[in-house]
Amino acid sequence: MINGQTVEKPKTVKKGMLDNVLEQFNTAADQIQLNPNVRKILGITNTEIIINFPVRMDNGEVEVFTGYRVQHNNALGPYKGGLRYHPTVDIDAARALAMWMTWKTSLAGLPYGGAKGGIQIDPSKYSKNELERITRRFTYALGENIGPEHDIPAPDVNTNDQTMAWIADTYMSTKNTSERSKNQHVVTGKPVGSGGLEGRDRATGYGVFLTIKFWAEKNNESLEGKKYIVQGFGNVGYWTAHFLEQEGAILVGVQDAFGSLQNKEGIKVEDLFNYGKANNGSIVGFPEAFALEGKDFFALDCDICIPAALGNQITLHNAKSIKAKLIAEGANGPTDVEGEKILLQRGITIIPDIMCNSGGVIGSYFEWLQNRNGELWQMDEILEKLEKKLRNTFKKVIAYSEENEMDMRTAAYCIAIERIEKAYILRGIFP
Ligand SMILES: NC(=O)C1=CN([C@@H]2O[C@H](COP(=O)(O)OP(=O)(O)OC[C@H]3O[C@@H](n4cnc5c(N)ncnc54)[C@H](O)[C@@H]3O)[C@@H](O)[C@H]2O)C=CC1
Ligand SMILES: O=C(O)CCC(=O)C(=O)O
Repeated sequence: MINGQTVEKPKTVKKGMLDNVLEQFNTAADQIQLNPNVRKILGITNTEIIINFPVRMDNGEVEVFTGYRVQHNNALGPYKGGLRYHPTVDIDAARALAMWMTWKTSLAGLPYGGAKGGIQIDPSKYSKNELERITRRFTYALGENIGPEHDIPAPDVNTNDQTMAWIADTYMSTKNTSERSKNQHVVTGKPVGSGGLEGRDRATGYGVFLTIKFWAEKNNESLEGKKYIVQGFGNVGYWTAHFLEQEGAILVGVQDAFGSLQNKEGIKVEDLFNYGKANNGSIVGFPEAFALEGKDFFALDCDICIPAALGNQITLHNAKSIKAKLIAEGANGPTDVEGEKILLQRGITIIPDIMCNSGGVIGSYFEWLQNRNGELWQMDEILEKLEKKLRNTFKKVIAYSEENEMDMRTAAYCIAIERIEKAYILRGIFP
């Protein structure tokens, strides 16, 4: 709403994640009667960078790739958010994902704003050497649009610690020799041993697991014997399942980009992980589970459903068939607005993405601090700090939702947006 009117995206663009994030924002902004000037600012992105850049392939041919970096808001600190390599990356996806980062960092109480980006590419079609050249060329083209005190990328879908190491190395090589080491925190999610943080690899999944555990504690339930399904068996899906299994929960269904599996008796997480590693990252053909039609995945019988892949997976079309009583959003934007309405009407609880998967960016914050202060932190203290931070956020969101009789997503948005509004008002810009 701008001066009483709902903020809308340009009419020509197809409906997708951006519609969802704007609708979620408008709902919360109405609830808190957000200052109209702040509403205007937050309803649109600050900066949008689109770069077409050429790279020579292994066969000598040149291909031109399109890369994006969208910086939504930096009222609370430098822009922060991942880089995704996927065919679905476009300007709208980057806008939506950048907005989610702003709410996520604010809710977590971090000194960051929100950004997101990536390259429109199917990385499975390229060799490791090609991906390295693509990443380095993209970094070089981004130039000073990223920086350790300005905009700090991190891993997302199909990027990892190796990708971050290439970015850090390329960015640092553009600096004078004496300045190079001061720029290591231009990215987080780097390999341990090259500025990375112990535990950043598992931080997102650990956070997803913790929010599920907090929910169980609140309801006086145990995770022992609880059945769960996971969509996406990459960084977030695998680590979430790893920690849930340690707590006695049973994985009964899993889906990745290649196929779906089920086993009512349980799928052993580490066995599946090792199988995937030896099978080009695909779960298909895992001998101790049964293949399943992709369309039947979300209807599997279970207590907890963890979408940990892409956006817009739980929609009008499958929300009615979901059996789980808890959805823990490991992915960004996995539930669209229509799907969410159905789930809430059916009494299903949703732990919203901006809280559920915030362990990743909290881990990134620790890495950034470690690099900035020239420190090396230990795994146990990192996981302890992460748990403390997330528990605090969880309590705040529950209390807000109960006091104001609203779902957890709207409560989380209200808290996040109020913090940004306060920052603008304290600066004295708006009455
Ligand atoms: N890596 C991180 O630290 C964080 C990631 N996230 C979000 O979590 C989600 C997953 O990210 P990562 O695990 O890092 O990515 P990843 O690249 O490590 O794994 C992605 C997984 O999703 C699967 N997948 C892709 N397309 C699919 C489809 N159409 N249907 C079913 N499965 C599909 C892939 O096969 C893979 O198993 C994304 O939404 C990302 O934005 C959120 C917070 C932090
Ligand atoms: O670790 C980060 O900085 C951001 C990770 C990310 O992209 C996300 O939380 O969606």
